[in-house]
Amino acid sequence: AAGGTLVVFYSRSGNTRAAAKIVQESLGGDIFELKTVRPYPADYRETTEVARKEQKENARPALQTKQAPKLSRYDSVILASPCWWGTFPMAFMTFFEANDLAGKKVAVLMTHGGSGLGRSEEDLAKYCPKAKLLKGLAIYGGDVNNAEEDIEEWLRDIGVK
Ligand SMILES: Cc1cc2nc3c(=O)[nH]c(=O)nc-3n(C[C@H](O)[C@H](O)[C@H](O)COP(=O)(O)O)c2cc1C
Repeated sequence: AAGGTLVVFYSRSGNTRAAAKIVQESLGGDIFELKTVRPYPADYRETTEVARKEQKENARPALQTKQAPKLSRYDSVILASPCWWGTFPMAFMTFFEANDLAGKKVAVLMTHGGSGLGRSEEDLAKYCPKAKLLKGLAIYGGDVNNAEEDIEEWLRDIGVK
């Protein structure tokens, strides 16, 4: 039977990984990391340029594994992502097209440098129109290691805990 929550995350520099781990440890479910086949440059500025181009071109960066294992067994999915140019990195769009989130409860946990959730929820609604969107949480990137209480409160608030 379906139940439980899957945490799907992407992280380039570790902030979102830390936040995703807090969620997973709190809920006790599984975690699935999106890894791009082609790594982004080590340099931050260069990465922002590559990412901007990918967004502009509506690219679908290839993922090492694009299907989340046993997705059908989960009834909710937390999407933990850095904010890249106002929304998810395009690797999430690759993920959304390869995984059917219809009927599942989904929520965004976005780490950011000032943009908050940006356009992520609108984009999620567009790419996964049949998912049931729950309220998202934005965490400033530098605050992830002090975010445990906020994350716990949010998980209870949206009813996955
Ligand atoms: C390519 C790129 C684009 C970014 N664009 C934004 C942005 O539009 N708004 C924002 O608030 N932060 C932006 N940031 C900052 C990241 O969202 C922030 O540092 C995040 O916590 C990084 O997560 P990570 O350590 O899991 O990779 C950007 C960072 C990168 C690398």
